[in-house]
Amino acid sequence: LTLIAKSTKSSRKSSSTDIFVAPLPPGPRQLPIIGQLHHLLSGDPLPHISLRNLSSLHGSIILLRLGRVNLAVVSSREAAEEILRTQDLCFASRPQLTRNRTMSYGYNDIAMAPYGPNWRLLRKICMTELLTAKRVASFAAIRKEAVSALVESIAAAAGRKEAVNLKQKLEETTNDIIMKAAFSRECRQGRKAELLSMMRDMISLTSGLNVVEFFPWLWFVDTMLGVKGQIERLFKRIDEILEELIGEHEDRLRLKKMEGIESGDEDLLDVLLRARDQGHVDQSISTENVKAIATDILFAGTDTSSTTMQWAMSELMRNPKAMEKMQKEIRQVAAMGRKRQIEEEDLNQLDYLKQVIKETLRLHPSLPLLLPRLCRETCQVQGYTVPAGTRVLVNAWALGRDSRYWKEPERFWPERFNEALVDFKGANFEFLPFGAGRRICPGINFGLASVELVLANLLLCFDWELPDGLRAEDLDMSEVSGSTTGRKVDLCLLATPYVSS
Ligand code: HEM
Repeated sequence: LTLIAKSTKSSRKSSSTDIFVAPLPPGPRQLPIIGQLHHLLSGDPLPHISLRNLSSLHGSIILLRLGRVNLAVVSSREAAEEILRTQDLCFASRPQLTRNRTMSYGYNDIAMAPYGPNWRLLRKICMTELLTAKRVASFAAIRKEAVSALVESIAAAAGRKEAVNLKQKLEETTNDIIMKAAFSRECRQGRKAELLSMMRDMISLTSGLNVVEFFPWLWFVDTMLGVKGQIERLFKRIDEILEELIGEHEDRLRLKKMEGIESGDEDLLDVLLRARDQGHVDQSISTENVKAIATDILFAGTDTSSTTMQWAMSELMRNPKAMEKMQKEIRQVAAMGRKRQIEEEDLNQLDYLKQVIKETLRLHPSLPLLLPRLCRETCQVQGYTVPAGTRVLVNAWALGRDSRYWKEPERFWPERFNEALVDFKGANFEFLPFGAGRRICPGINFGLASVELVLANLLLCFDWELPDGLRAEDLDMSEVSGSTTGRKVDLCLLATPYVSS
């Protein structure tokens, strides 16, 4: 398996004229036509585990031939750094997955878009206007209201001595926050519920392993199975709702302009419409782009955060000492400020909370394989040739549990982050819950603001117990893979309201 390759972007200091023979990355035995697909299908049902198992046999960069597609999987700090930093430009694109075409408005969004001027403009708007720290802070009241509603509904369940399904509650809370931040008051209850349930159906149709991606000649399968029709029907209705929301936002803005009223606090859709109407130097964004980005935000911003909260609560239930330490820290801060709820301004005093969240993201990154990258031109990584067109997955889950980088990697031990300067901002390649490089998650601030505030208040306001005499060590921690990697079994807990002395 060797290939004569001309390296253009190699970090190995080869000049663009060097011709050398570099092998392709190793991989398991392949079969005719299907290549190595059987290794994936017969392995662990969770792709990040099955790929980690293959990597431990064949190396920290492996290449799988799946039908017509080359898939490289990376699971060492050094290889991840080459892909996401040294040669980031070469890997800054995304493969165009068939089932994602419709909902991303023909890849006119941010998350699924190929690298190019359109993506660069949308990403710039995202980083400089849409998801800035200032914008995220402007949604503080929305988060506060959502947390109060959550605490109230848990208190009601506690009064009835009922176990609380935290999966359900936390999903409702994060959905509520994202919907209000995106569409503010225009998002009525019925419409919100419809939009969310359609999004959920769309996610289950578009996520997971789809063989049509690997065998393009099987294009008719999606039509035969009715998947194509279902995606189109859902898309049509989601698009109608987004059109209605845009129409209502435009009417409101027109009215304000006529009355000479300052636009005031903008929601995310307002920001996108303003970016569309202002235009940019010899480039503009279309209404399609606006709808595609709104969809990205709904898809990317809900399950990621709520899954993280559920894993944090699960780990704390299994580690009573960490739970006690965290509650003590939170309750002290609340007592000092004579507060019944932790507010955003208190969060910077909660060091242990931040360590707990980091440790949760290390063990349970909600996107364990990040989002797939596409190699734009043949290049060399760690001495191997990665051909142009190869899809690349970085196994963030495997990196986070690798004993080469972490002491006692399977242990939940938030204190490991006490001294260490390891952070998730994309500079430590053994810890990549948000990815790194040009395509690093632009929603880190948005996501963390909700995760921190919600967790702090769940632990301030309640003491938690497992129902039915379940012991901490018996809590099922199995994962299930969907839009994110969440808990297989819903987390149901008994809450007792905490009364401060
Ligand atoms: C705990 C919460 C979150 C986690 C763990 C998370 C994780 C990730 C990861 C791993 C990626 C792929 C990065 C890569 O390819 O290197 C990503 C991309 C993305 N995320 Fe997040 N995310 C979270 C919250 C959010 C939120 C709240 C938003 C929006 C409000 C958001 C918007 C996006 C977008 C638009 C992309 C695509 C970026 C691009 O392709 O340029 N995320 N996220």
